[in-house]
Amino acid sequence: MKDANEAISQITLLKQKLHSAKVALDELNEDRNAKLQTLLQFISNLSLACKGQNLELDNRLAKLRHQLTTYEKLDDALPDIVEVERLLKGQYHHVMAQLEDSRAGLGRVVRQIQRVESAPDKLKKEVAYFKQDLSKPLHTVWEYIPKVEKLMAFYEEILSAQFNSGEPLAVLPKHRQLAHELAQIISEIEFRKDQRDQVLVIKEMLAGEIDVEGLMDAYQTILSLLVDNIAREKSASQEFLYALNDALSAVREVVSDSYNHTQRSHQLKHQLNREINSRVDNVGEAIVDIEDITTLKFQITEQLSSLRSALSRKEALEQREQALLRKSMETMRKELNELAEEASNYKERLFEQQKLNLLDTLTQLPNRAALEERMEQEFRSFQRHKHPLWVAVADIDHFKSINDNFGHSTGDKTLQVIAMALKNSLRDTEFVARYGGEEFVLLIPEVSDTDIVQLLNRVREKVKNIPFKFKNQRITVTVSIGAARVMDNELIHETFERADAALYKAKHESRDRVIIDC
Ligand SMILES: Nc1nc2c(ncn2[C@@H]2O[C@H](COP(=O)(O)OP(=O)(O)OP(=O)(O)O)[C@@H](O)[C@H]2O)c(=O)[nH]1
Repeated sequence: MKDANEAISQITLLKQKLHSAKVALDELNEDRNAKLQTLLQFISNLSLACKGQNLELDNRLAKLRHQLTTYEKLDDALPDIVEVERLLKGQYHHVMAQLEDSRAGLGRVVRQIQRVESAPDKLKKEVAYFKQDLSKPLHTVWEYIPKVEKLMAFYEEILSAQFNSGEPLAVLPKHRQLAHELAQIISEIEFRKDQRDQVLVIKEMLAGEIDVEGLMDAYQTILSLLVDNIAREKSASQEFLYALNDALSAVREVVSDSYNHTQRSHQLKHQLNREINSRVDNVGEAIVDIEDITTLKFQITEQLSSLRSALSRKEALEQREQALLRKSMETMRKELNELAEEASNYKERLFEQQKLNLLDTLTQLPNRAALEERMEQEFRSFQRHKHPLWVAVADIDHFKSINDNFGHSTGDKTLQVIAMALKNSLRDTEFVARYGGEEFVLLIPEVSDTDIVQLLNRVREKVKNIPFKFKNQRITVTVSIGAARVMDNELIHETFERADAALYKAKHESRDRVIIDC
């Protein structure tokens, strides 16, 4: 009877162990479900962020989202996650290739502008300069937009030159060629649904009897539509990158968490648990049914050894699973880390580009876009505090002759040196931007009417005293400056107009002088 008691207490112990194993398994399942939920949320976010970027990617993510709701094991989702990752990488290269195509497209438009014989000489030079600038690769859509805007400005200039000439605008074979090329370009571009009617009208016009004004309008309309599309693409791509980066951080967290908690194969373990349960039941039955102690002893020994074997198989299975899981998790974690790094590099480049977009590449001074921003900011502060605020426009005198006599690159260097001199002659609270060509705009707050003349003359003298030496020739370069103070009930752009008019006066009063509009 002692043996039977021992067997019973062993069985009770086993039952307890089994119970705690079941509880632990339930906890694991709960934990796994929570992880799966986070992963699912990540897939949903990723799916939303990627929507419309790539159809295959859309479908893959939708499939992954659907499948994950029924997955028992995270491992089964791995091939799909890896596939999504492959598509994401492909998408990145696709965007890059698209940017390169856009650059080629811009190049084509530049060549077309160069064929417009009636374009003013100054513009032709600027276009040539622009073409040179375009030879550098574009990295993001941010770079693309200002270039398209610049092209539009060229067209506008051609248009106004033609109107101002007052000559009848005869349709030349070149115009027909331009119309043909525009029609070809339109057929290669995918326009949005709401733009198609407008494009259709242009297409019909281009196919019929064209006139020069209509042709110019058509170019301008198509360019506006493209700029609009690019602006939308810009914000979409930015949103995509942010979302992708967030999503990647989320999945990385899930993966490292899951890595620490062992995930077990549910089905196989269920089977083993059943076997263990039935062995325990068998022992229980044996105790009830068998009266002969020797048979009981034999039965119990046999059942216990089966139990031991089932338990050790279960342990081996768990170890195997753990090793496999660790390996796949490690691979996944590595790949995800790489992808996260790629996305954050991309984001960094985007920020860099944003910064670059506010700087003039030649002089490293803030450019026109940055000036607009700063003007608004200074104007708001002027409206709040009513302190004096000055807008000054400075223009290098006879700059064309520097280009003509010493070459364009000497002209460029001159611009760089003068830009530095202007910057260094101002205080931190004052601001100077390259407005375009050889023209600079200064914003000067908190300086009185009497002091401004002195300040701007000091700036003018500073430029004049730069010891330029071109081809061994000592050259003095001067600037003319026009300035105006923002008045009550005036918009800052109106002040700018007055400063520009003052500059015009300075130019006509033999240059190298400061004129204040008051
Ligand atoms: N080298 C160089 N030249 C430029 C750049 N941008 C504009 N220019 C040139 O600057 C010159 C400006 O000439 P104009 O507008 O006739 O004026 P200007 O010769 O300075 O004469 P005034 O302003 O009347 O004193 C043109 O020849 C442009 O081609 C640039 O980035 N680099």
